Amino acid sequence: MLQSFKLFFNCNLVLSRSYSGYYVSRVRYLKRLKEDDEACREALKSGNFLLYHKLSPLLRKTSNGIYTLASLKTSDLEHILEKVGKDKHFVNESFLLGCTDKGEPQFSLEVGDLDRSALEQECRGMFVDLRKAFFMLPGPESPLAAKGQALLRWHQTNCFCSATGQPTIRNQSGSFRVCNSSGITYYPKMAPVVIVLVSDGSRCLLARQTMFPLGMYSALSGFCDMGESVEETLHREVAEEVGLEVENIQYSGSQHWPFPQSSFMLACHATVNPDKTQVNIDKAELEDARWFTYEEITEALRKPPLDPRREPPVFWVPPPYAIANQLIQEWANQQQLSRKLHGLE
Ligand SMILES: NC(=O)c1ccc[n+]([C@@H]2O[C@H](COP(=O)([O-])OP(=O)(O)OC[C@H]3O[C@@H](n4cnc5c(N)ncnc54)[C@H](O)[C@@H]3O)[C@@H](O)[C@H]2O)c1
Ligand SMILES: [Mg+2]
Repeated sequence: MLQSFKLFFNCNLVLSRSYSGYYVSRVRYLKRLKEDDEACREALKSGNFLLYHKLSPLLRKTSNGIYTLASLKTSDLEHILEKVGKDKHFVNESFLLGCTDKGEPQFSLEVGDLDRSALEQECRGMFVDLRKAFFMLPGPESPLAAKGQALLRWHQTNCFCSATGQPTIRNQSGSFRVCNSSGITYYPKMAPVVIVLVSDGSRCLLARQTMFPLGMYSALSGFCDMGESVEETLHREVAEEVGLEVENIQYSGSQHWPFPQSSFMLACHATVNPDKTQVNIDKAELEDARWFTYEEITEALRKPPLDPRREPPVFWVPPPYAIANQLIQEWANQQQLSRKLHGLE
């Protein structure tokens, strides 16, 4: 028994060491591609490309009916570009995203100036709005689709220097743009947002904005003001939006969020005094905010992500790719545990 445990332990150690070695070499390779234009140009020759048409990613339906992000090899992409009347050197306009599990470089390319249906036909895929694509793609592909779009959007909206009005020039990987006139270097930006699931011990507080899909409630959120800490933003946003004072802040995780223009979501849990739970909603920000019981939450978590073609149910929570879902899931797990401890389940 002890021996088999040792064997298992040693195997895992070897595996984790080789994995970490692979991870280090992968990130160092990417760092070189980011900084070295010549190395990045070379990598473009054996790249994998995600295509976007006016920021909508190209998806493909597999033989078993699952949608996936379409990834094209350099030679296939060059061939397709030539077929739709574009010079094959257009691949050099791509931006570096990362690399695949096999260590192959990945790029995103905006092809919005080219004929959409001709491209869809040549690529055997379709360009889908990212908000819809999120519902269609398997879990790990959603963040990649989001990153590709975010990088393209940032470059499209940062073509000029805000100090001189002169054009900014990208490096080959797209990790920055520089204004040769002012010397200012611009790096892709995310706006920090705090998202918090507030609990009174037995219920959690969810809210909805008028712009949310019908029936969807989410955790409270808000952009950080200049100079604020995560804790300060969290206290302020909860006070502004629902008039409550929170305590016991616990960090849960983070996520890049491409809407509206690249946010960096910092997710936390917090509690309120169970005797002070009366919400006072800022109607300019929120349409509604309500306390939900454990039973209501577990039922909402069991529902499949909303199918846009179906009637929305009365109450549902954001789907698993949104960090709000993670917070709600964690809260439900913690409630379940404490119910078990108190013999309620
Ligand atoms: N991934 C998730 O699970 C999840 C869940 C909830 C919200 N979000 C995202 O968080 C973002 C912020 O949440 P919110 O709407 O509650 O924020 P919020 O409560 O701060 O209100 C938004 C308003 O803040 C102002 N604002 C201040 N700084 C801004 C900036 N840098 N960019 C844009 N507007 C700014 C604008 O007037 C805007 O209308 C939303 O865009 C939403 O997409 C993500
Ligand atoms: Mg808000």
